[in-house]
Amino acid sequence: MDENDLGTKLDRIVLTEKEIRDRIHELAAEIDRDYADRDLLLVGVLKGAVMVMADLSRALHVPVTVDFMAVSSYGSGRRSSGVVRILKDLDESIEGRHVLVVEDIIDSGLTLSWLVANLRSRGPASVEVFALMRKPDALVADVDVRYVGFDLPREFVVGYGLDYAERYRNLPFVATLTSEAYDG
Ligand SMILES: O=P(O)(O)OC[C@H]1O[C@H](OP(=O)(O)OP(=O)(O)O)[C@H](O)[C@@H]1O
Ligand code: HPA
Ligand SMILES: [Mg+2]
Repeated sequence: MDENDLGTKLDRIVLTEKEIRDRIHELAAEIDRDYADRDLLLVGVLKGAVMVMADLSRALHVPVTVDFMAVSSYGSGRRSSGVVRILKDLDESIEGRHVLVVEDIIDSGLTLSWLVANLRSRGPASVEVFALMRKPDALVADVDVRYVGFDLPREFVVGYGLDYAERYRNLPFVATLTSEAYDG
């Protein structure tokens, strides 16, 4: 799919490929400064954070290691169930490590507040959060986010890792959907 021809299922572009790329590079420069003398572990939250993890990790100059967790609170729908399940845990211990959780989006905040508490209980040196997108109006759980790419209005978006019923993750940009996309 193409930024100039959205077809019948994509409604409106919310973030272009260039906006995403430029913002990730800005935040990567901040992270480079903040973690200059630290051993940084990036923890990506599958599946949504795959794109941002690939691009952020390559924009960083500090040495990093990378691990992934899979948790699910949305299932295939458009609402968070609030119940978080670990589908895949980290491969390594994070004891004594500086952890940066890499998320695509914070919507209700339920996934992340649960995840940060879970990681803090494992004895890391620090836990901070990077989120490419955040919906401030949707937050029901309090989360302290160190690096935020974009604050978005409260509407469902897809692309750049984000899905609706597992589709649209591979769009290089972020967009809203038309009612036709929700109908089938
Ligand atoms: O702030 P919240 O309301 O909790 O929503 C944010 C979470 O929801 C999405 O994941 P999802 O559970 O859909 O899994 P996915 O990444 O595999 O799509 C997204 O990637 C975040 O992890
Ligand atoms: O707006 C969204 N789109 C896709 N997945 C999501 N998970 C939380 N919010 C969203
Ligand atoms: Mg999802």
